[in-house]
Amino acid sequence: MSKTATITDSTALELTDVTVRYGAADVLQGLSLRVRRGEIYALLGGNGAGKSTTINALLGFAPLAAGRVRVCGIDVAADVLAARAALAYVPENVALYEHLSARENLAYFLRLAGAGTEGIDHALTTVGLAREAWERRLAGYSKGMRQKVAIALALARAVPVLLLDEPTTGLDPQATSEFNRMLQDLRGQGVTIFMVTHDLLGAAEVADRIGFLDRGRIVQELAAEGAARFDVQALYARYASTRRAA
Ligand SMILES: Nc1ncnc2c1ncn2[C@@H]1O[C@H](COP(=O)(O)OP(=O)(O)OP(=O)(O)O)[C@@H](O)[C@H]1O
Repeated sequence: MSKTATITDSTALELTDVTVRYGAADVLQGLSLRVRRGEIYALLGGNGAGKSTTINALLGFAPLAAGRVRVCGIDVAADVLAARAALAYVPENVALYEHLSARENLAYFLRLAGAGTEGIDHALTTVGLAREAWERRLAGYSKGMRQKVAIALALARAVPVLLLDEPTTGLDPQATSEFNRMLQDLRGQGVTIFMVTHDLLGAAEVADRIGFLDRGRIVQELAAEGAARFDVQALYARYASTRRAA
């Protein structure tokens, strides 16, 4: 990636020469990456490659030893709250109120954010949560249903960028393909999606671009369109194994 990449209207996320250091270890080492608005970008990498740290850098939780992070043109170091307002982070295990229903959770969190609640039904419909579940307590929800609620909350807040951490881990194949179709629908509505994942085949199916992270930097990017599945598989195996051998 170019070190001189500049923010344009078409850029949703941009990390430029980012270094994050924990103790003596550079967990991100001059990481540069750019995600366009309305793009699905999947970040793949072995355990410990720095994927979650990249998300933390976007959210302004990782201390930068060098470099710059921008979210929708906002410098995260300069205005972290404005940057976070443009992001919805959906962790692997979504934490919502178990004793509240989907609609009640959304209403609660929207009020907390000072946002209106009129978009709740539309958001729940958009994410494809079955209508009969809307009034049920989350305690009985599957992982896939919880993710839908978390994403519906982002939509109801009209957040332009979703950050997804391992979204399809633990989903069965049907739930995975339903989830991937939903992401593509959201992209069609102009939402930008940045996901970190180990699900390389899922990434190849749903993403516009795939970045391979190895020891804290992007070592290769691939346009998913036209990429053969075995390319993705081979590259993932290669970068995951270089890390382990180091
Ligand atoms: N707050 C922290 N303090 C110290 N070390 C950290 C901290 N956060 C992450 N690390 C270290 O940074 C490295 C990268 O961690 P990170 O969680 O970003 O990797 P990852 O690619 O998300 O891995 P995984 O696929 O296992 O979730 C690891 O060696 C981890 O131990």
